[in-house]
Amino acid sequence: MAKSNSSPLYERLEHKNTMHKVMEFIILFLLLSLLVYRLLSFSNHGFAWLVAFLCELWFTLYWVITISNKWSFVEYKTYPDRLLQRVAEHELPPVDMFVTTADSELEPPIITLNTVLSLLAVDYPTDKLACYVSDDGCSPLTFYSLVEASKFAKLWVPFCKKYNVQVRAPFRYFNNDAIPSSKNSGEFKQEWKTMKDEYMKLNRKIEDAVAKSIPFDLSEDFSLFSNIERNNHPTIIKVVLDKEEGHSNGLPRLVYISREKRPKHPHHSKAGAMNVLTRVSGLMTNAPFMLNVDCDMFANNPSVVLHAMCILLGSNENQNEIAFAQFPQIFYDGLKDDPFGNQMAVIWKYLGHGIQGIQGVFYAGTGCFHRRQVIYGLSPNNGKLGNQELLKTFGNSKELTKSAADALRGETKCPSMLLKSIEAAAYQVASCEYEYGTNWGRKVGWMYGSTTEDILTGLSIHNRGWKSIICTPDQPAFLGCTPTGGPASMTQQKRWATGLLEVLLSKNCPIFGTVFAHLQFRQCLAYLWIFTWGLRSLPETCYAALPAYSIITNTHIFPKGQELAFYIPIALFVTTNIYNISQYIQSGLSIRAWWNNQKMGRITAMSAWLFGVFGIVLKLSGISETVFEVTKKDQSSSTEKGTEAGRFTFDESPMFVPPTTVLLLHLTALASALFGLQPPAHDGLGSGRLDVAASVCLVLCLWPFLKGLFGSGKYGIPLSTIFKSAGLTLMFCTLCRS
Ligand SMILES: O=c1ccn([C@@H]2O[C@H](COP(=O)(O)OP(=O)(O)O[C@H]3O[C@H](CO)[C@@H](O)[C@H](O)[C@H]3O)[C@@H](O)[C@H]2O)c(=O)[nH]1
Ligand SMILES: [Mn+2]
Repeated sequence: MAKSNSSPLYERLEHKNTMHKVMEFIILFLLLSLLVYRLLSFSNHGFAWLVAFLCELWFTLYWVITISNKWSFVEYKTYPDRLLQRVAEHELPPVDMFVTTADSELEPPIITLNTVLSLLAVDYPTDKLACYVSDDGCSPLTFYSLVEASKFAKLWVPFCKKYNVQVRAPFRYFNNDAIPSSKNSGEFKQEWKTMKDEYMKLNRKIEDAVAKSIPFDLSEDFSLFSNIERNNHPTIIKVVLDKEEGHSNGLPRLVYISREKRPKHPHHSKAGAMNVLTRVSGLMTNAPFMLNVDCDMFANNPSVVLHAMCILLGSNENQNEIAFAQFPQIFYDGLKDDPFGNQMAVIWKYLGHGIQGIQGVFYAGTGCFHRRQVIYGLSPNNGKLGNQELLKTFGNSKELTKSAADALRGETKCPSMLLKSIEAAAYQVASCEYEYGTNWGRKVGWMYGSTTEDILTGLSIHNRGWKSIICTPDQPAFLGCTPTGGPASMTQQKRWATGLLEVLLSKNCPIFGTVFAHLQFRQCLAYLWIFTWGLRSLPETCYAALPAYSIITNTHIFPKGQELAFYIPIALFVTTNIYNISQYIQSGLSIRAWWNNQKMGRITAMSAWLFGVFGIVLKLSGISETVFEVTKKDQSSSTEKGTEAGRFTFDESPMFVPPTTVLLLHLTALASALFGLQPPAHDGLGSGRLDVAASVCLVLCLWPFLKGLFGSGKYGIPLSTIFKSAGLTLMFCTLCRS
């Protein structure tokens, strides 16, 4: 029976942030003043003035949305202790945990293995947990690693629990150089040493396997992988850890799944993999809650599941309204001061918690606990599905329809796990033809049609009127890798920009969600904010070219010294930067981190996001499809620690052409001003101090590129890119002057 305890499992804390709000309105006022100034002086100026006006109009609208997103800052605090007081351990609901990996080279098996170990070791009754690993790379190495990890887990999990180890991904635990101190018991020291030795052995085994081409004896299990092509192979499902007959072995279940792939069948990247995981787990364990993480996102806080359950089982709001609990994405070994501007700490803090005050945080693809019912298409106050409908929705497997019906009815009892009895069904639901004629990817499961399946899936949930909650325990729940280096970040940002635009320009556009479904208006604005990331590249790039244009043609784009309006851009510049810097400082970050983010914000918009837009244009015109390019994961950036670690790197990618061009343009413009090469001014005024100041600012923002012009190897911009940019610069200058 549930124990009695009425203190709430979580608390909702609202923050006023009055100072921020005041500054937000000052900025808005200044933006509007600038627009009014443009309108009033329209007749004296030409085309460039119009471009400036349109860009500023965009910035203003965007600012209005930003204000709305940040307005209602709400935080949630969770109390796992109270949960354990209230609910007996054996009454806690089962949770299925999903890990996705797709490429054993870009995602080294040792990383995936650590993530899996950290999940197997969380503080939660082990017989309520099952871990499913989806391997889209169909790699014997990944499978081998899991098998070896499961052997190590038999030592590791009891060790973690016995000594209440805080970080349960062994590579982190043993990496911290922390040797047991004299305060620790002799027994602990002994076991610690054994554990470290065992982990080192495991590590070596995996390294050896990676080094050799035929890594290990192809015994029966591994023979399945011989002669396999990544994109053309049958399903492989292997139960790596199962319950031993009758009694628990103290470990959660562990299952390896590589779904069927055939060249002619679209596999829908990660969304497809998630749907196979959902179905296979539906047959095997059918837990009412599902956690999903990327292969690099290990559980860094042993109570993650309890924290999530506080929210999902919580009582002070209508629990049935909360669809998912999302933990923020935080990265380990992040370089100091975020040189590549991709740690997103301030975005998570101010936007994550701001949107929390509306309908709830976005689903971010990893570190999220979902309700199976919601993933199965349930709405907050839904009717029941008929049998026919179930078949149409979930497909032709009787076993799956039955388990889905159970899940939708809220029955949580676990079906028997023995693979034998459900083997055929599991293979059936993992086949590549299974989804034809069903609602998978359209109404149930992870949604298809975008390389940012996470945001799209979250949107489809919010559309139905569900809410979501961002959960931020003091000890970060999950930690993962973020790309270091220019090309890798750019590829990731481009994929996001394209994926987000794919949703904006489809029938899933959030505006329809507000008009025809249950998406709240301000939540719709929040989605528009993120879906238009890619589009921001257009005004940003145009606006960045304007000061160069005005200097080269000796006109002005910003008000001149003798006008009162001269002070508007200055005030805008000063307040915006103070506002931004204050947010960085309040998030515990440095001014340098702010500056790096500022720089990278401009660079990303002109490169990756711009190419995200091109990608969409190519897709819409039917020339090419968008693809999910997996991000490379490094276990630690320590390989390149030292002075060079944060230095921007380049490759031949065309993405680097636009920022290089903008840089060359500004250098040309500044040189022409410096050496008096500007043509005579038509209006007798010529370009002004603000135009030059803006130009200098842009050169500073593009500093990594300026260094790249003179760098060599991967630190240098390739000559071909420089030539292309020089050509474009020349073209631009000629056009300006004609
Ligand atoms: O065909 C595929 C492609 C990718 N993945 C997995 O998807 C995850 C995310 O891929 P990654 O390359 O790490 O992308 P990121 O840009 O780092 O991921 C962010 O953005 C993605 C798209 O928005 C989300 O899916 C992720 O959860 C989110 O962390 C990884 O575990 C991959 O193994 C697959 O399983 N199958
Ligand atoms: Mn990732």
